[in-house]
Amino acid sequence: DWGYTDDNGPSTWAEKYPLAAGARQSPVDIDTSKATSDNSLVDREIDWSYPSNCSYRIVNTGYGWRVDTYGDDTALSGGPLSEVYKLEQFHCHWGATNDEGSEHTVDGKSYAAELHLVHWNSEKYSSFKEAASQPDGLAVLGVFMEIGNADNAELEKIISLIPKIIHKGQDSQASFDLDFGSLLPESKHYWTYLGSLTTPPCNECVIWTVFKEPITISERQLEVFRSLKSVGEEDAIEPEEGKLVKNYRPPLPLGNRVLRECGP
Ligand SMILES: NS(=O)(=O)c1ccc(NC(=O)NCCCCO)cc1
Ligand SMILES: [Zn+2]
Repeated sequence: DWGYTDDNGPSTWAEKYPLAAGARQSPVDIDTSKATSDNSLVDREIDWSYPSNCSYRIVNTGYGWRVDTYGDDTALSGGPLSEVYKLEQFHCHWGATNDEGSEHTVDGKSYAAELHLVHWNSEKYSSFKEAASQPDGLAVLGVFMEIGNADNAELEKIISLIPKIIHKGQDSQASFDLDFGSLLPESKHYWTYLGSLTTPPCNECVIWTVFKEPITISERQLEVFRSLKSVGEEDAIEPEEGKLVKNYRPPLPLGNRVLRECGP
């Protein structure tokens, strides 16, 4: 199956997942000199509302951790979006060392990790799966994460559950009050472009919004991410083997896509 090692990593995906070779792939390098500021975005501020207390399921997908949110009373609108999108799940990408790990890069700079909040167009489509086959089906918010001294308190609620899902396929149900607002940067300055899922099947169904300002996470917290395993409990292998030390796709060409910028 696909993954992030030399023999099943991003350079091999197009063999089994032809969409991965498309012209609208993600991530991309955000070349700030190419970004055009678009006034039509200015008066439609990105707006989100997430519940403060909700029940969540965190799962080890084998490619990382993912929190499924049962996004009933969630809503994302404005900015580049013409409809209201619901939060389906969020997850993260990281690298083996702190000088890599994000999927999008900014003028060639990588961050240590990148958080993705995945929403689907519940106004136009009747399910996430249907939306994932449409060009305007998904809206993903990308938040860069850089190493800071302090733990990220909101992320800590998720990180504290990771020891329960070390192996692929394990999941843990928890209801905790998550303040999504603090998983997002203070500044709403963002870039937006049309792209894809950054993992197979790489459907070209995502309106991407990547925030300029990173949030911070501690080295210890990032180490917990890297302790996840990409193999199931039954695959008895050496303790150091199968660790998910990196799960990011390097940038693909922007091609002739427009990269718009909005915010102070
Ligand atoms: N990293 S990312 O671009 O935010 C991303 C989000 C969802 C998914 N895939 C997903 O949620 N479900 C599987 C694909 C659905 C297509 O039928 C893959 C990558
Ligand atoms: Zn992602």
